[in-house]
Amino acid sequence: MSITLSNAAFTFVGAGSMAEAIVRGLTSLKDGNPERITMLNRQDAARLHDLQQRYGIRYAVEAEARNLAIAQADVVIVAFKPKDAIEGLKALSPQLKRNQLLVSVIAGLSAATIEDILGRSDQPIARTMPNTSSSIGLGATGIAFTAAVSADQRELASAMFASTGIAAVVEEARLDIVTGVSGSGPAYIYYMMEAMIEGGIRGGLTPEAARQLTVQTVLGAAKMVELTGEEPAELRRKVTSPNGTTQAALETLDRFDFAAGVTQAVLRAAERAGELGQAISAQAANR
Ligand SMILES: NC(=O)C1=CN([C@@H]2O[C@H](COP(=O)(O)OP(=O)(O)OC[C@H]3O[C@@H](n4cnc5c(N)ncnc54)[C@H](OP(=O)(O)O)[C@@H]3O)[C@@H](O)[C@H]2O)C=CC1
Ligand SMILES: O=C(O)[C@@H]1CCC=N1
Repeated sequence: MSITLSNAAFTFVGAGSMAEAIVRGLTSLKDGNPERITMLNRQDAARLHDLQQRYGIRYAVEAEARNLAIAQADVVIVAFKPKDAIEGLKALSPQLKRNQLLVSVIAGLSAATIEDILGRSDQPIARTMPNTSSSIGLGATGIAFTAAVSADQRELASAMFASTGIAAVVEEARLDIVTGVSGSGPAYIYYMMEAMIEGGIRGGLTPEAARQLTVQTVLGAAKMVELTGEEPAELRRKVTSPNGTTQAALETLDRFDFAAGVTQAVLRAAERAGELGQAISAQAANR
C-alpha cells in the first residue's frame, strides 16, 4: 500500500510556531487524522499538552515513547531553530530508518549539511520553506528533494504542504530566496499593517476601526491581485488619481525609499538564510 496523506504517520520533532502552523493546517483537513500526528519537543511538556488539547494530536515526553514515535513515523519533520540543528539531528540520526522521509523546515540548512550531520547520504530528505499562514490553509511553501526521495514520498510531501496552502517544488538553491519572499514575508505585511493602524489611530480612528479597515484593505488588495490577474503596478495605478491622495501618500513612501527597502529586506532575508546555513555547516565540519 502506498503512503498517502490520510494513512501516513507524522512525527514532529520541535513543537513551536512553525510546527503548530503545519499541524493546524493538517488537522483541519476533511480527512486530516490528528491521531497519526505525534509531536515532540525538548522540555516544554505543558506546550505539548496544550497542543494535544487544541488539535487532538498525540505527544510523547518519556524517552521510550519518543523513540517509538520516531520509529513508527513515515515522515519525521524537524522543526527546531537553526541553532539547535546539529544537536537535534545528531540525536535523531541513529533512530532514522532509510525508508522514512525526513522533512526539514529549518531556514538555511542545506540537505548536504543535514546528510553531513546524519553521517550518510541515503536518507530521503525534503528541505522545505513554509510560512505561518499554513495554519489557516493559506501557506506558501517551497520544497526541494534529495535524490533518495521516492516518487511516493515526493507526492506525499507535496500533498502535505499543498494541504496547508500552495506548495512549489523548486531547486534547492532557490530555497533561500523563497525564505526572503514567503518564509519571512508575512512579517513584512504585518509590519506594514502595524504602521497603517498607527496612522489610522493618529488620525482619530478608534483602534478597532483602524484595525478592521486595515485588515480588510490588505485582504482586498491580495484578492484583487489574485482574482483579476492584473499586475500589482497596474492595480496601484488605478488607485492613484493624478494629484490625489494616493499620489501624495506614495510620494511620501518614496521619500522613505519604501520600495527599495522592501526589496532589500527580501534579499537580506535570503542572504541571512545562507549565513545561518553556512554557520551550521562550518560547525558540523568542526565537530
Ligand atoms: N516561524 C516561522 O515563521 C518560520 C520558521 N521556519 C523555521 O522553523 C524552525 C522552527 O521555528 P519556530 O517554530 O519559529 O521555532 P520555535 O522556537 O517556536 O520552536 C522550536 C521548537 O523546537 C524544539 N526543539 C529545540 N531543540 C530540540 C531538540 N533537540 N529536540 C526536539 N525539539 C527541539 C523546541 O522545544 P522546547 O520549547 O521544549 O525547547 C520548540 O518546540 C526554524 O528553523 C525556522 O527557521 C520556517 C518557516 C517559517
Ligand atoms: O525568522 C526566521 O528565521 C524564520 C525563517 C522564516 C521565517 N521565520
